[in-house]
Amino acid sequence: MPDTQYSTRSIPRISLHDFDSRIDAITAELVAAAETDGFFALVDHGLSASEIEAQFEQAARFFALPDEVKATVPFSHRNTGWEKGAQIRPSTGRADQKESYQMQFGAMMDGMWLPKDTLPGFREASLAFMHKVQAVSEKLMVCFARGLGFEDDYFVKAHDVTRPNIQTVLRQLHYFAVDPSVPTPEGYHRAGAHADWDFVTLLFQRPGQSGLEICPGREVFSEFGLGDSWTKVEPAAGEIVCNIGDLLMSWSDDRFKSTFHRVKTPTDPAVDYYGPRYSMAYFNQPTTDCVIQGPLKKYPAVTGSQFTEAAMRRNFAALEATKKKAMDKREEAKGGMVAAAS
Ligand SMILES: O=C(O)CCC(=O)C(=O)O
Ligand SMILES: [Fe+2]
Repeated sequence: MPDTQYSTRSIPRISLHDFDSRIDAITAELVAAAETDGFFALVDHGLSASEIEAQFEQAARFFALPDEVKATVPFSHRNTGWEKGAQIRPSTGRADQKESYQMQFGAMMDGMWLPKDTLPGFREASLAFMHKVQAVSEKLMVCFARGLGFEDDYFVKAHDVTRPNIQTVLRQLHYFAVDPSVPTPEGYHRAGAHADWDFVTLLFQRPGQSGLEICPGREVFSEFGLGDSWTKVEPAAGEIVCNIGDLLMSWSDDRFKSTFHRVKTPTDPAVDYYGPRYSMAYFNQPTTDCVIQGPLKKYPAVTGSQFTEAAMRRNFAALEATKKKAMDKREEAKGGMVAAAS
């Protein structure tokens, strides 16, 4: 495995203060960031650091429950629920070292909330937080619509969280603490390199719990950004790190860049963070029936559910290919050993 290359380029910090009167200037900044880095950090977005921390505390309450209880709301194809060590990234072919719980606003959450007395107040607090993050997301949607020449409310309507078929997700993440005295096994990842397949992701991190690395823009020379130049993104209190997802890349005829990122395995006690990491990713996903097509019609029109299904299929095919490659390698190594012994 080649050593990771790092670059220290920073991602743009964009302030949303006085949004209504500054909307043109903010749009210009967001569009420039989306066209180049695909990543940016939002400040003055209206969510306070204590509101964000309060939701991290809700997440910690959830993850502190026994696995048997969390397993009563298991992750499913509806893209909601809890999983532990079960998300395999095509880039690594191995499961991320984490647990996660995904919540949605609509019908996909039927049966996926824990009973009230198991976790009092959790559902109400989480939904209230999700609505606040939605309000920030909608500001981005208005700017991106303007940038692409659509009506202001074009993307907002396609991501209407009051409709039962909305697919938007808040994923709560808990990466397990790592023992620095035990050498890291090869292929271990907190979250393997990937691009998100949503519209735009809003990521919340806790100060001190570092590990996020991004591969800005589409300067990648390998399929999963592996071997390319990575940039560390240190968590800062109150900041929301955003990245363009595959959906917006396609909806903008590839003008805006969906970018690779990962959560690094701690490998060096002198610089890396080994403690537990909590993060929250808000994935803006469209309603199942909205129609997706860029202004230049570079790609055929698809519905929100077709886009989701295709993304899942693509991921699955990439995963199968990775697994096959690993198996062929093992077979080759076996053959080599036999040849050496004979
Ligand atoms: O935990 C993080 O910082 C990143 C999570 C992420 O990229 C994802 O869940 O898609
Ligand atoms: Fe991601």
